[in-house]
Amino acid sequence: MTSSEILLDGVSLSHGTNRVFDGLSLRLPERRVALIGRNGAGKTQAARLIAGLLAPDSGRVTVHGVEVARDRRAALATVGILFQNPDHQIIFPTVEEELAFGLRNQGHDAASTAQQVADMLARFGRAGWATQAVHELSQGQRHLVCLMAVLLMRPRVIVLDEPFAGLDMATVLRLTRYLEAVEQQVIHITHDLDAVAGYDRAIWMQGGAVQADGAPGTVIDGYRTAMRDLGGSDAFTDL
Ligand SMILES: Nc1ncnc2c1ncn2[C@@H]1O[C@H](COP(=O)(O)OP(=O)(O)OP(=O)(O)O)[C@@H](O)[C@H]1O
Repeated sequence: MTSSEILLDGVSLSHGTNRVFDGLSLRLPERRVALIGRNGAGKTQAARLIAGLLAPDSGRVTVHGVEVARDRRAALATVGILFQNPDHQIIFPTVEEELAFGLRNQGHDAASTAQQVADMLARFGRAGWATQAVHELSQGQRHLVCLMAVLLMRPRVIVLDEPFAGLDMATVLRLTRYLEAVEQQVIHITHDLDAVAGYDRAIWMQGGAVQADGAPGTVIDGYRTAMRDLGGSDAFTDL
């Protein structure tokens, strides 16, 4: 049976002299996992490891049985990632071309691809966007295009790095409902603590390590308290 877990096993990672992880281990079998923590805590680097976009210096990362940094073809079918910045993701001039690209790569024919793209646009009330030039959309709208592209690929795991940044409230609510309904495992990095309060598990990262891990209610409460204490202090040394 194929494993349906994400495993980080003794992962170390440095960028030059900057040690990001030093033997980080995590086992994530839950369907909805939130990664929270302060700026620079290591959330995005963890996301990139899980997506196989970065290889650890030592240790192993496997996602549903796939060693994602080594087996890139299997990794692409296994993990979809939504980047913090949509402009790191978008390649094509129009929305429909952007959304069609991954499906065509997966072997869907032109008619099936066009239908799936049209259905996805309609689901988010954006049917009119098909021939829209991507560069004429706002940043939040481009973010939504990227999310639709990831959802269309139907990977087994979806990694979301601040997916709601810059989106208006109605769109956020619609996305939240949609994400609640998807069957995939979701790893959600966010500073919007309310968005992940109902998740199965929350992990608070700090300095490349796990500061707290467990039920979101408890972990988020602890994080909020610590952040209020830090924010209320005038000492900038720990910011
Ligand atoms: N290309 C890079 N070169 C050197 N250091 C890097 C690089 N990318 C990230 N880092 C370092 O890795 C650490 C973790 O960064 P990461 O982007 O994962 O933080 P984060 O928790 O996602 O923060 P944020 O909430 O601000 O997005 C930081 O100390 C950062 O300086």
